[in-house]
Amino acid sequence: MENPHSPSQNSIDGGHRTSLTNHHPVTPSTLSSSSVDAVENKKSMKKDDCGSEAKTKPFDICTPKPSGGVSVLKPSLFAVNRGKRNEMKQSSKEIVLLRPGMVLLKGYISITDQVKIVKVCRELGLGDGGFYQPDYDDKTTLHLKMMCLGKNWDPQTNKYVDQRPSDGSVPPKIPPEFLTLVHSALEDSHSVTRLSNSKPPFTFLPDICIVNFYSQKGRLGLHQDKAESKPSLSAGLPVVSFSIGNSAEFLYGDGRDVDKANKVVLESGDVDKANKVVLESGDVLIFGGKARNVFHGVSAIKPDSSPISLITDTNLRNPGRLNLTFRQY
Ligand SMILES: O=C(O)CCC(=O)C(=O)O
Ligand SMILES: [Fe+2]
Repeated sequence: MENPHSPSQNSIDGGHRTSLTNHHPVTPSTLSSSSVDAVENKKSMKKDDCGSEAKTKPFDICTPKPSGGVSVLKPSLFAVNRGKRNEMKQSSKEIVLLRPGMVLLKGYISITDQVKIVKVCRELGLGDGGFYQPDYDDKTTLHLKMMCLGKNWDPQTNKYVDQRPSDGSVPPKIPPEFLTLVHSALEDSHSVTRLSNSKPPFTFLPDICIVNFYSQKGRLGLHQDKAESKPSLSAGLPVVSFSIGNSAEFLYGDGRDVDKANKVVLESGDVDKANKVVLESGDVLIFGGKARNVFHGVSAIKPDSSPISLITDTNLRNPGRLNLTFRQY
């Protein structure tokens, strides 16, 4: 990711899109719960509103309770009903080809796995190398919290380094359960497009996962992911992205011009409307091969759009969106 310009809302969609329904198998729960329970025992974290805390404090993606665990507040009946509707809408499964090399797997990650991913990310995010507020070298701030797994991406230099320069922390390892899910998503996307410049099955060994957390004002300007190695980029090895929590508006296109970018509105029911596709909590977006250098970004987060079980089981912040992108250096 390089320092992108902030996108505006007025985007258009000129992209080629094909919808294939009922194409991928229901994903079984692939994540073990072994590493997630420890999160309940974490000691107290300072309160944070996702914008005003000191840059060095760990950031808690779930609403913490004063004693340290996750306080699961009882949601109002209205919130429960809204969350149930979100959950029902988002359970639909389909594969959407956005452009050659760019695939959206709708509702791919089961709620059970979404809950596990949030708990694991929370636990890792509170430890060494956890969530922090990154800045670019021109002192502009990224409008999100970030944690790197595997290798550390340095926004100041747009390079991967072994330690985070601001505090010397070493990035946590990528949990193997996450990689299992990445590989099954890749398998399931092979039916619709080529995700690398070599024929499938190609070798994809992700050693980087950038985890972003967006609050209501979170956004990410149009950019290309090109800090990976030359061989990885020229082989077109994919970026695999998991979305969890609130829906977001995702832009993609051939340049930084927001007006020419396509818009993927992460909201249900829009599959057949021009320029919009469904993309929400549990969706997996993959871009590789011909689409590896696509410009992309996030222009808006939609509060109150998370599935109810995710909120009740994790107390993930609302507004709040977790995004994990897996890459191979
Ligand atoms: O949050 C997203 O959906 C995109 C994240 C992204 O593009 C990145 O981390 O490079
Ligand atoms: Fe990116």
